[in-house]
Amino acid sequence: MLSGFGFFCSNRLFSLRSLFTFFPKFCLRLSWKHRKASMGEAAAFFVDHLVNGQHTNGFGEDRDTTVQIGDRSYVIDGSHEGNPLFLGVQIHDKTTNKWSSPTVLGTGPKPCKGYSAIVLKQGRILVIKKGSASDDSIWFLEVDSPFVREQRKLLGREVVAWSKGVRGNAEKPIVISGPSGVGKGTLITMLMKEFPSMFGFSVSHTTRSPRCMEKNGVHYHFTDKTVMEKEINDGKFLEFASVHGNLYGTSIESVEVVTDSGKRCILDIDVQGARSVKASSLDAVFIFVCPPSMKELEDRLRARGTETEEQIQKRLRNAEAEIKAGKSSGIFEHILYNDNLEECYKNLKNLLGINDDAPVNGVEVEGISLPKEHTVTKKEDKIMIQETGEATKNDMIVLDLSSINGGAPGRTRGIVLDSVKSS
Ligand SMILES: Nc1nc2c(ncn2[C@@H]2O[C@H](COP(=O)(O)OP(=O)(O)O)[C@@H](O)[C@H]2O)c(=O)[nH]1
Ligand SMILES: Nc1ncnc2c1ncn2[C@@H]1O[C@H](COP(=O)(O)OP(=O)(O)O)[C@@H](O)[C@H]1O
Repeated sequence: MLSGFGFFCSNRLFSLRSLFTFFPKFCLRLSWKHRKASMGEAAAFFVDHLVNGQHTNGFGEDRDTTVQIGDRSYVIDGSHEGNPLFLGVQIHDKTTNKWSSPTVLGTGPKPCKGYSAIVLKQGRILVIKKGSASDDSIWFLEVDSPFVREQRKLLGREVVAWSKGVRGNAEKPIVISGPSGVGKGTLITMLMKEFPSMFGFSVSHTTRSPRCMEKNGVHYHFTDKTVMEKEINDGKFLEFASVHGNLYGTSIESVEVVTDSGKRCILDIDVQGARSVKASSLDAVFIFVCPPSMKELEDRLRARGTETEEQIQKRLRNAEAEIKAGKSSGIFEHILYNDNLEECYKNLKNLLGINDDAPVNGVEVEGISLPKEHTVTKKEDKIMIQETGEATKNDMIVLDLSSINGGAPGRTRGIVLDSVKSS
């Protein structure tokens, strides 16, 4: 981990972490940015002192990769868990003079040659990348958001979370629960078939064996218990539960993948999972699907022919409790009865606000293209990105963050972009 936060200079590895440990004051005022030009790929540092969330200095500078909030410095650089494809995060606590490596949730930005890091309200740090693709230029590192606080409590250790910045708004994810064999999968398939650009399925992980028609990565990520338990412990899952004797879970990444494609995310999860999501900061629509009768549920399960008799019996036993919880727990704001399939599907579309005359489109995920060379300044909720360089027109891009919503897990929405042409 150390090497991820160091850089090579004159064939020697300098570790920023050890510099901080031995010379904390010196390091907070240390600027390495001018060295970068001669140093190849490793990112350079411009370390500056930010007090109580206020950015007091350093804007317009080349590569701000450390921000200070209260007594803590967040160093955003290097690689994540030895993976050079993702930016790493380290925390330095001034009061104890100790470093820690937090658990980093969500898929973070890929490293690039320069970043600006800006402290925002609500426990977020805005990270603006230089010279990156439009779908990878604006990121939020949540260090004390509600999601981070909740995950910190759950995992019992230091946590930070990445959330990509996206223009435009997205509709809430949809959680669909109901007993095995009620028709959840059938209804979801119908919805995705009719509106392929609008809905995307969150592919869960499971330790159960694949059925003959099921494809890994499409219906589920089939995995084994030890691997999944480790990933749960690493904070990779938004929720998980033991259902019918197997482990099932929704990874943060599976929700991000759907959101990134501009689609509304559908989660087919059990009541325990729905309860976890309800208690989390993910704002979703909760739907419970009921069978017309237990006899009909049993017939459907048998007709599907995917389970052994023993498994069918287990699913039927669990169904009673699930239906009771689904109807009475207060988790689900919508209860659908799947008697006649077409009718149930129509009701599902109605409650999702899809009616025959309304146009149905996917949510366009708009990237944010930034000039390759720029400086960054902040004024209240506005971030000014000024193009620099002699051969350019020096236009300015203004990011208005006053209406941002969402965040980790998933994406931060609602960035309003303005372009100011230089006269
Ligand atoms: N909590 C949770 N439950 C899940 C997840 N994925 C699937 N499930 C639930 O696990 C149960 C069993 O799913 P499955 O083995 O596919 O059987 P089926 O419901 O009979 O098709 C169902 O209630 C699913 O909704 C998940 O990621 N999290
Ligand atoms: N309204 C319905 N009437 C009759 N059969 C149905 C209906 N809805 C679904 N089915 C059938 O019931 C079986 C179970 O449905 P499925 O979608 O796999 O349930 P789940 O995903 O809830 O376990 C499937 O064979 C499906 O074709």
